[in-house]
Amino acid sequence: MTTVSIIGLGAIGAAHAARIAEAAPLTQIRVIATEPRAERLRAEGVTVNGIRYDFPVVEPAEPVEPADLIIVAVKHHDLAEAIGQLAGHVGPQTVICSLLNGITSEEELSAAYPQASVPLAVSVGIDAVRDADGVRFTTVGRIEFGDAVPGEPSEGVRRLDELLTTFEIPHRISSDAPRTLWWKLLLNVGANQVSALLEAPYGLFQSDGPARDLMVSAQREVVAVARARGVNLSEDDIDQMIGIIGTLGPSNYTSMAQDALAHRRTEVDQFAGTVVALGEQYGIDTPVNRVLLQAFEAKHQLWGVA
Ligand SMILES: NC(=O)C1=CN([C@@H]2O[C@H](COP(=O)(O)OP(=O)(O)OC[C@H]3O[C@@H](n4cnc5c(N)ncnc54)[C@H](OP(=O)(O)O)[C@@H]3O)[C@@H](O)[C@H]2O)C=CC1
Ligand SMILES: CC(C)(CO)C(=O)C(=O)O
Repeated sequence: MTTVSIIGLGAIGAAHAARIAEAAPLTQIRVIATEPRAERLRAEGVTVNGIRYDFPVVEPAEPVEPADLIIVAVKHHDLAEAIGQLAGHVGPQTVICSLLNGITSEEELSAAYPQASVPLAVSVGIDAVRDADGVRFTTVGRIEFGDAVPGEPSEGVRRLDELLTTFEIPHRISSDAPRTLWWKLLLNVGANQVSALLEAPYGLFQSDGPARDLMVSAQREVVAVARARGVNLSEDDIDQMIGIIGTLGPSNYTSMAQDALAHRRTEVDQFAGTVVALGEQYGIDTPVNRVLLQAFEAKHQLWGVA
């Protein structure tokens, strides 16, 4: 029996868990959580697109067989804690698939678990939203993944391909996964940050106007920094993003806008924080991201989540 452990049963984690449960009902799914989150998940389950799922919840210290696949779907500021909590689920055959945005989570996971395979992965085109009624999404998008060093797909990448095929999760093997991570960063630096600043759904970005212009200004700084680092992003990638945003539910929100609306800590450190730091390293001005970073640091202070 295939075993899948999931840490982070929020918008994106629950969407993928539900997909696996529907497509491959014999899969043993285990949700890793500590109290009081574990008790809440046992009592309330999780509702995805109106259907309630009661996945088995295991605490980190409970002995378990290593998982075939671990899906990591926490926010980046919870990653260090989550890494410590999934230790019992990792074996030499385990593939760890991080769906986090940002460009560092796989490095952090493979440093902690060198015995496992940790392909570079991104979740593209999903529009999952989590609120008091549970999680809903109109499209699960696809997972794009590949090796840190481009070449023939490694054993881990091939295993992830097989697992996602079994789970009927749309996916694609990237021939240049480091670029794919940067491409996703480009999307998030624009869409997530500006939608969070404006507390606006995808609809506002689906036609020309000041919101889209601000998004593109933030993205141009990513292109400049990426190119200084040797990553080949261009204006064409920004045009492609605008096309992707056009496919998402107009009244759904990016993950960072959901955090802003709920006054939760955002992932600004992973987005503007990365662009500003690398801009300083390469001598490139990043004024738009600098303002975004300061704005969200101020919001964090205001919300008491700094
Ligand atoms: N939403 C989206 O459409 C997309 C999101 N992403 C990325 O995916 C990642 C997750 O985003 P998203 O799903 O939106 O985030 P959510 O905030 O909706 O979900 C995160 C979940 O992680 C749980 N969690 C936090 N720490 C732990 C822990 N130590 N153990 C177990 N569970 C934990 C939280 O539980 P609790 O609520 O109890 O605190 C919450 O349910 C982010 O990096 C985001 O940028 C990527 C693509 C699309
Ligand atoms: C691309 C986008 C905006 C939705 O898939 C995302 O990654 C997020 O909401 O974090």
